[in-house]
Amino acid sequence: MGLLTDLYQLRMMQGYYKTGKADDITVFERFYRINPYGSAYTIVAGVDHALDYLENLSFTADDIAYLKTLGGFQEDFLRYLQSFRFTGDVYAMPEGSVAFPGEPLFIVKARRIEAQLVETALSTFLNHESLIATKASRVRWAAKDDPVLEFGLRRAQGMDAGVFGARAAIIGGCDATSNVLAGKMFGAKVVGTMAHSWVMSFASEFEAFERFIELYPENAILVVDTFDTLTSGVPNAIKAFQLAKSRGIKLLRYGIRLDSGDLAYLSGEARRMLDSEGFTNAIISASNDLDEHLVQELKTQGAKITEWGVGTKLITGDGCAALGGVYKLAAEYDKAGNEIPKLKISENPEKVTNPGTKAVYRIYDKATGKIKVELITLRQESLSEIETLTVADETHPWKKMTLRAGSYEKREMLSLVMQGGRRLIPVANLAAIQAYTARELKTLWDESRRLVNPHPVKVDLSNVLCSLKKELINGMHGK
Ligand SMILES: Nc1ncnc2c1ncn2[C@@H]1O[C@H](COP(=O)(O)OP(=O)(O)OP(=O)(O)O)[C@@H](O)[C@H]1O
Ligand SMILES: O=P(O)(O)OC[C@H]1O[C@H](OP(=O)(O)OP(=O)(O)O)[C@H](O)[C@@H]1O
Ligand SMILES: O=C(O)c1cccnc1
Repeated sequence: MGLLTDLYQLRMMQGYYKTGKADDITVFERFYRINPYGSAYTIVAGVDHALDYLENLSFTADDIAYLKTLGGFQEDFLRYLQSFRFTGDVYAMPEGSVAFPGEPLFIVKARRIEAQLVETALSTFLNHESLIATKASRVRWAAKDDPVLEFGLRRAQGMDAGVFGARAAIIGGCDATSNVLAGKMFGAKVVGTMAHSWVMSFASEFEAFERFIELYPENAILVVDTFDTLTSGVPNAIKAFQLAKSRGIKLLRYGIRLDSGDLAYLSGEARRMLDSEGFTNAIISASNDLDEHLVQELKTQGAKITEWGVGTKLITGDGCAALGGVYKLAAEYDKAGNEIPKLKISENPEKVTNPGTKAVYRIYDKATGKIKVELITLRQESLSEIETLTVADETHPWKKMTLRAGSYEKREMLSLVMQGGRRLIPVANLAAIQAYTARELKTLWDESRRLVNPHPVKVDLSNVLCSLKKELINGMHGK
């Protein structure tokens, strides 16, 4: 995976190697500036993938031979790459956490040469997977308690997007995926109905249904829109269910899938037809370019859909082409081991970074368990719970929130997950991450979960961090 990077990282690495900067200890942090889809939060996903990458990072002889063909790389640097390993530390939020703009989510403390290389791949994994997990969490919100199935592999922007996207979709709240490779790799639950080609492969729609039920009585969802949903598909499905019943076949999970037309109207009619023949527990699943807005809209229209298949718009993160998470130098250490905070100044005030190695405290309202505010501090600050906590807005300092001691609970969000290049946490279990995400989402007020114009969650900087930032900005202007 050594070459999974942008060329400029390797050019800078060689520069650090040549100028004696390679071994300086640096701290880089990843954060997002804007939540995707107009959401009030982002689900952190891709942490496991990122740690796996860091732990196994190296250059093969073949990789190095290729770099040589590019020109510009010198023999001693290429030799150094032969034994390159990532040996740094990582602090990260648990995968599946809800996170907010500006918060460090994943901090790399490593030799400069190592920390520089990994920027690109870390961004690739964390940006993509967080984007899809966040989308899935929105579909989950819209679908309420109904099962949501991820159907997107065929429409994903490439294999990795399909496979890791399916994993992220499960984290965000999908119940299962049609993606078999994701099932094998991550233990995701896999499900499948049938395509129109199955129906078209038999002399009649009824025969196609009959054969399918014979083969899969434990899970027979029949696609009913190949010819005409209400005059052919649903009546044939009912006939096939009746035949199975008369033959003593026990149908466990059974029902229909609607894949075109007016899904509210068709599901209502189909429900009526199925119920009148006693198939009251038949599943009515629907697919066809669904997303969180359509699911919500169909529910508002009273659609009788009990299961949602969501493909294209979920796996491609429709509505937000990419999550713009970034990786910025926050600090470095001098030879004596003193931390020197670093800040990147910008024409755009929103792009001025926060200096120093930081901690993120989540402050919960004790009575409800909901998030009150997020507080970014310098890591060496300690937040005592005894005191009354006053949190002020960085840009509008008169906007203050005072939290009485005992009325809130705090949680430090970042923990050491990799030390000296070795992960300290086991490979995460997907079902456990999904359950954690569901709990995380419950810590948001409903006002912050709604799909349109959600209420933003406050993220503030501690006074100490704010002062340091101002001091560094003033110092830079002085220069
Ligand atoms: N009741 C509804 N309200 C809002 N949108 C709906 C409703 N029913 C279906 N849709 C959505 O409208 C879009 C168009 O669906 P429709 O089946 O009419 O066209 P189509 O996708 O071109 O059909 P086909 O798949 O047969 O080519 C789809 O995204 C579908 O999910
Ligand atoms: O609509 P999406 O959210 O992307 O969900 C996945 C779609 O993939 C399939 O369609 P496709 O036309 O590819 O194949 P089919 O013959 O099985 O319908 C399926 O029927 C869904 O419509
Ligand atoms: O199993 C299904 O119904 C399915 C799988 C992939 C894409 N569309 C539908």
